[in-house]
Amino acid sequence: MNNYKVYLRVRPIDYDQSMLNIDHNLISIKDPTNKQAEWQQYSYDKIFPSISTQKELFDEVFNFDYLNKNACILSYGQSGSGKSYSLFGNVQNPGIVPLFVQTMLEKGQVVEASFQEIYVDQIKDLNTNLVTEDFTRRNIMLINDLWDMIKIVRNIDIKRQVRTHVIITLYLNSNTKVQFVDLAGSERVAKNITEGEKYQEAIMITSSHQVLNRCLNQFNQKKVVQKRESKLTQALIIENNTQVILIGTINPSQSNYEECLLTLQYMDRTKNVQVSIRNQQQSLLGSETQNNIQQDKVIKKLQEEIQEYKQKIEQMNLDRKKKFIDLQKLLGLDIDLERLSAKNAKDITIFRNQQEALQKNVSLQQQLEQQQYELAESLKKNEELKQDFHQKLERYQQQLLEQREINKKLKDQINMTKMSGDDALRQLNSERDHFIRKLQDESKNLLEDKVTSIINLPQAAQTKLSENQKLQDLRKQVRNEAEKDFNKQLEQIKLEYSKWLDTCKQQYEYHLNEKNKEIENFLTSFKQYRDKKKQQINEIVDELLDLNDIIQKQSKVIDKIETGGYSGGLKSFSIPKQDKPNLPNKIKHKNLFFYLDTKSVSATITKKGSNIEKTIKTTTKQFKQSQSQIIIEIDCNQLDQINFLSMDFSTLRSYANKLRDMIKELQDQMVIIQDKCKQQVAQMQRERDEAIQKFNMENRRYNQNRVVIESQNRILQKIRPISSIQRKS
Ligand SMILES: Nc1ncnc2c1ncn2[C@@H]1O[C@H](COP(=O)(O)OP(=O)(O)OP(=O)(O)O)[C@@H](O)[C@H]1O
Repeated sequence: MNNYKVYLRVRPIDYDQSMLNIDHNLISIKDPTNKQAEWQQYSYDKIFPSISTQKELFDEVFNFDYLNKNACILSYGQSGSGKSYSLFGNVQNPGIVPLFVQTMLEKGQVVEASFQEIYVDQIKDLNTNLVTEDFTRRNIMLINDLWDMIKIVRNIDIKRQVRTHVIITLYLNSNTKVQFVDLAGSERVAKNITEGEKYQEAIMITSSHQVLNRCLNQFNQKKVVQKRESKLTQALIIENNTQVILIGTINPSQSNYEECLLTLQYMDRTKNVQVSIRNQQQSLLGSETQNNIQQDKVIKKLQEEIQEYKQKIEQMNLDRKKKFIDLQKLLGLDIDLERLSAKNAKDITIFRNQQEALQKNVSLQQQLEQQQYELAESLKKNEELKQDFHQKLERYQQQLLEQREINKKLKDQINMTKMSGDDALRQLNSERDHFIRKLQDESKNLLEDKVTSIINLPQAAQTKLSENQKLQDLRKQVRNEAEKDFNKQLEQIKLEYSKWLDTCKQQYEYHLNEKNKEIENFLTSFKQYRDKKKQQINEIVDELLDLNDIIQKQSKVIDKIETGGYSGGLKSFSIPKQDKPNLPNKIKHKNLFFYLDTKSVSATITKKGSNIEKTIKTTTKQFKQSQSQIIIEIDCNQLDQINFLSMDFSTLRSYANKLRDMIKELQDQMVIIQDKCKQQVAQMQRERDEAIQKFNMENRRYNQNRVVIESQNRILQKIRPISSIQRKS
């Protein structure tokens, strides 16, 4: 089996992932912002799609002889892509570390664990929280011991807001080690940098990632692994007999395209043959966009700083040399201290070792101080607790005393109440005895009464029965009378109602007949009037024709006179009798003369035709005005005396209208009277219904009473034999 494996895990996201295409161990990625972009393909030992489970990953990773082989499992990817989730997970979905520990514990393997953090090339033991490379180990007896460790690891990032590499090493009693490395997020620095310290953090992370990449590449090619360049690689067990597994994680949201691509390329490079860091950096930088210009600047700045430090060191070396020379001169020694120091290189090594031991000592001292400090703190806390306890104790004692006092008072009160209670009880007892005696007397009397009443019960029942019978008879009588009364009243109401209806009908019919008569009268007189007017018009037409004849004749006479047609000439002409026109006479032209006499139009006749027209117009106008002003008051009783024939047409029309209105009014009145009659009938019906209801109610009550009486009778009949027995005894 290959000692180096590269796996890719894709984190699930809720939205479109069209920039990715996974086909078994092959993944294709395309720039989502560029439609013309081509798919780039990468292949790995296994790809875990977003639906993959923790167990699937675990089974694949621990598919080697882990009891006889060391292992180093690294998770690499940008922050939030699922590195920690894959390694640790959570209690519901444990990652490969808890799953592995669980398996080991179930197999009875003794498991110890150390865990460290690497931050800016400094290693810290997370067990002791000290910066040291000597790691302490914890015994993992239960899976919860591991979760405690994971909790500490999680808290680092959350509390300090820094990106760190975390290494958990498990030591199995089969003498093998399994190392899990949660690498710091691989995202490019330019996105996040805001302050000086972060520059350094980002640079250190990037450079440690690059060194790791190179080491993995060397390991894959079975070359000597150059681990010294970074604290991270120094801490890793990447040796011949190690199973190394790199789990790359990506968060495939489209905004992370570049980060995903860089992760895929990073993983790919660890497997590629012949890769130099320079090329890696160049390819990295070459593929980065505008954001990386800032990163370049940072690198340049740091390079300048390194140059500066180098110069300083050189200067310091020169100073040291100078000081040596000065010292030599001062001591008057003719010894080459440089050479001497070279000779004493061995001593120097010993000195260095001593120095390192001293440093360790110092760190131990620090540890001791820390522990002493913690001890002092806990002593202080202890003291505080003691004080607190004493204070509480005093308070409790005080409270106890107070409580005792209260108890005593309560006791006294209880005694007092008891005494008064005893008195009250005695009083109550005597009252109760008195009451019982009274009750006994009363009940005795009652009993006696009852006995006598029971003895008299049949008799009483008999009287009750006869009373009931009487009552029943009375009720029947009342009921019959009420029914009779009611029927009589109903009949009377019906009679009155029909009488009233007949009168109403008669009145209505009389009015209707009267009106019909009036209308008929009116119609006959109107007919007569119309015939008379027609006749008058015919007469006038005849008269007019006659007049026309006269005018014709006259004009002929005038013509003849003018033309001298008559004998005697123009001056003394004589008109023959047959030519002479007859003058209009009062008998033949009575209408003409009637108008001439009454309207005295004779004066106006002589005037010109236009004047006559004018006069007719104004007269017509006046007539119309007078017609509209006619207000007629009609007395119905005297309708017969009105002479319709002598009326002019407009007055007659007004009369007709008025009569029509009056008839309508009368009809309306009749409708109102009819409505009133209906209402009265309805009211009477209502009253009748109420009376029936009342009667029914009475009837029901009577029946109920009857039932009660009957049941009482039955009881009495049952009682009678008992009472007779008693009497006998
Ligand atoms: N495969 C997965 N299935 C379900 N949830 C996941 C998966 N991968 C990651 N997550 C969820 O995504 C979130 C971020 O994951 P995680 O903390 O593991 O990222 P990370 O790469 O370790 O980030 P950082 O470097 O900041 O620690 C978590 O809430 C985690 O539960």
